[in-house]
Amino acid sequence: MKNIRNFCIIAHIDHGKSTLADRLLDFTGTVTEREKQDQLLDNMDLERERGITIKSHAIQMDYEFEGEKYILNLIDTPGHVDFSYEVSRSIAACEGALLIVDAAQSIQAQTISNLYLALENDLEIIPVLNKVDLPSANPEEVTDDIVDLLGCDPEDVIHASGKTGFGVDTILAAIIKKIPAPKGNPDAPLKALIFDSVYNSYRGIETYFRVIDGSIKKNQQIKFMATGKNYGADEVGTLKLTQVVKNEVKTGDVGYLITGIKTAKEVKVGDTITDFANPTTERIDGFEDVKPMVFAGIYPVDTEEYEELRSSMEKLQLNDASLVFQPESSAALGFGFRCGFLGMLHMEIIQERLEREFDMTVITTVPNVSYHAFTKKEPEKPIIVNNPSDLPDPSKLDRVEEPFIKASIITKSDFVGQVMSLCIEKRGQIMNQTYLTPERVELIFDMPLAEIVFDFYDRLKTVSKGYASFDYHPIGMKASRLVRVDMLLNAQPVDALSALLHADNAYGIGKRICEKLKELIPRQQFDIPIQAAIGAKIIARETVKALRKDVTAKCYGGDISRKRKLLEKQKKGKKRMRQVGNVEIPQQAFMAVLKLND
Ligand SMILES: Nc1nc2c(ncn2[C@@H]2O[C@H](COP(=O)(O)OP(=O)(O)OP(=O)(O)O)[C@@H](O)[C@H]2O)c(=O)[nH]1
Repeated sequence: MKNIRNFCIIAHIDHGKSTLADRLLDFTGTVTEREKQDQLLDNMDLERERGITIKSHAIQMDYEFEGEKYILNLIDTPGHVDFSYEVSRSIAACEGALLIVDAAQSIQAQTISNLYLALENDLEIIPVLNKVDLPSANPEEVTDDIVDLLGCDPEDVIHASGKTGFGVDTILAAIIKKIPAPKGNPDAPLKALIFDSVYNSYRGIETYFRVIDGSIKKNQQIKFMATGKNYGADEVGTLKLTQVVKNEVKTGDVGYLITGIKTAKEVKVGDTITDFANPTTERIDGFEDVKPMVFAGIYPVDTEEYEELRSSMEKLQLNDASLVFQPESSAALGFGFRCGFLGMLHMEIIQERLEREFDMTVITTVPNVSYHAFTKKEPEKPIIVNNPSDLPDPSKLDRVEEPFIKASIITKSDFVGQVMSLCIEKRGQIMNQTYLTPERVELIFDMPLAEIVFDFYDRLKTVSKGYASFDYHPIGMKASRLVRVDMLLNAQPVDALSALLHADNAYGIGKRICEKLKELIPRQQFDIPIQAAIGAKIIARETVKALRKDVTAKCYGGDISRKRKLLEKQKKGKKRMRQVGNVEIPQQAFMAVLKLND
């Protein structure tokens, strides 16, 4: 146990975590030349294409240092806020963390939020100034920022480059010297923390764990404490580049477990594994059920594909326990599902996976957060509103509450004014303002989550010219004035276009949605009135004028290939259209409310 080191890498997104992890694997000989592949740890296609780490993974390295052999377990963590719960669990499985800071970008919002998580878990922090090879690197200044943040000595900050490999040996030495060996009692009953799980279609769920006390053996009867279920440990082992089967994974070590479980829902990240016959009395604290934050409808473009969509979503859920869905129907779109996501990125990923892995073409409706509505009749009992159509009639409504978040935004002092006005426009309330350095400011706002869902990220980037980073965590429900804005096309309400909006914004946004829909809805043989309404009251109106000319008309004269191209283009465009009454609505229209500023 004294020669084990468990550590993670924490960083703001794109500061070079995965690249540096690859260098550590090279340097310790964990990966041979032949196995070398960029971004080795991001082994899902989608992860590699988007260049982000979606799920955390662990890998074990052997390293000899000053004549002694060490086992170094690296736990990689995802960088995006949508997956921050997974970061917190990976951190809880470690004794130390490399805190990576980009030498050009310096400290950003997630550097700080992840650092706090690490400090809460009493982790030893090793600061690494990364990307020192960049011409735009600013090593002295950024080192000062890190020193100010951590209260460490400038000499403690390791200069490194994941690209060139510079500094990697110094990092490994620091891991061994500074990070404490795991504690824990080998003779106590088994206590292990689940920090991740992965779905494998052949072997079922692979559970990744860190043993705190005792050990986990092949064929042992084990129990998951949060779910109360017990299983046989069919296979246990450690995680090298591939899995290494073992008879036992001991105190302090990190490993994987296969139990024949087939659905991701049964394995909860943060749960404690113990021995069935001789369980531990205390489970590892901090376990949370992850709750979806954003809800939207997903409908098949072709109504006949409903059953296929259901089975695709069920399969997706097997390997993504954070996806929740239930059937819903819409007068406009027919049968589909109301789905819950961890955030907007998660929603995009699910939509993309449905299309790539299951070959479905789907329409996603306007996302909203989950509100609590209270009726006059039962003013204490919340009705959970995940769908605009669930909002009770205004005459019956006593009050509505909406989820709030605490947002941390780090920006350059030049942009404080613009960032503040954006946050205030988004109904934010400033709670704190701290100068991290003379040029960099951290602003803390309490804000409604709903305002983040709509275009906040993009607006923040624009007003700060890219120099602002953002992180948040939920702080509970607060009273709100909510209305449902319905959209009518050709005098027909299209329920899938309804949006839940704050009363103060409803008129302005309703008008902008009408304008946006006018741009997006293709012209047809007749005029299409577009109206926004609150209850029976029309608050805005636009018209899509009737089409006069045939699109192919101007190509007569024999250029058949051009004509075919045009027709094909039209056909392609149709792929993501939905006929509602006699109006064709493209997918972008369902997202219009999110893109009002484009
Ligand atoms: N010049 C230079 N570029 C680097 C270095 N390390 C990483 N990069 C580049 O920075 C970008 C982000 O690197 P990643 O390793 O994917 O960053 P990450 O922090 O793992 O990102 P997420 O997994 O999305 O959180 C990539 O384009 C890398 O090629 C470095 O030391 N020097």
